[in-house]
Amino acid sequence: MLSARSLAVGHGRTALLTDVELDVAPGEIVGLVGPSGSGKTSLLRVLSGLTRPLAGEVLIDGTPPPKRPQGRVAMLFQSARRSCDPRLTLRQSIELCAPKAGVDWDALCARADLQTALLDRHPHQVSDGQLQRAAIARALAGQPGYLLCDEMTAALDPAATAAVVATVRRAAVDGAGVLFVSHDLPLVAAVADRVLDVAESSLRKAHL
Ligand SMILES: Nc1ncnc2c1ncn2[C@@H]1O[C@H](COP(=O)(O)OP(=O)(O)OP(=O)(O)O)[C@@H](O)[C@H]1O
Repeated sequence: MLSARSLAVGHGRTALLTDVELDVAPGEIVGLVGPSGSGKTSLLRVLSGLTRPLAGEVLIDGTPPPKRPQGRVAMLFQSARRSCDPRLTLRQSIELCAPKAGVDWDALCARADLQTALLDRHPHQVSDGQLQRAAIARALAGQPGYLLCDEMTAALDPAATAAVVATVRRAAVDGAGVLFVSHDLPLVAAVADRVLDVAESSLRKAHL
């Protein structure tokens, strides 16, 4: 279980969210909605260990994660292009996050719905949807327990969105807990098992 307890999230002295209580269970997809600038990305960054909370704690199965919990909590961003090194092929990017034992490329690409023929291309040689699926493959290669998805379909057309959502659903069926942030409320309602709203300082159940 990925949990936030009495979490305060913000920048400098400015708190965006306070008293956040949150639980994401393995295999569960939790939607997270709220106005632009309310702190959703900032919360995800704290949950992933990229930034520190102003107060409170993040727990995995009841204990604080190690200092670099990225292996257990992977973050997926709106722009896969900005999160991929343009100098590396997709295969090289994925290998950086893979366990030393190596990668079962066929199995990984099947899970991420990524054509193996694309692995030796560079980011500029694939579409946004293909690159987002490569980013998912890179995240899954690290065998994370939790996926934090930040507007990951915002730049995609409906077909690419459906493909990406299917991979996220498969990851949840395989046991990953997912926190899915989007401004697309119908999409969140369709994808998530339950939806939380950051419109108030503490997260509360959203009625979509
Ligand atoms: N590193 C930073 N330093 C200072 N302020 C920041 C930093 N990152 C974000 N902010 C500010 O924190 C607020 C919340 O930003 P955040 O990206 O978390 O919101 P959001 O809910 O994800 O918004 P959106 O839905 O538009 O993506 C914004 O006012 C933003 O300008």
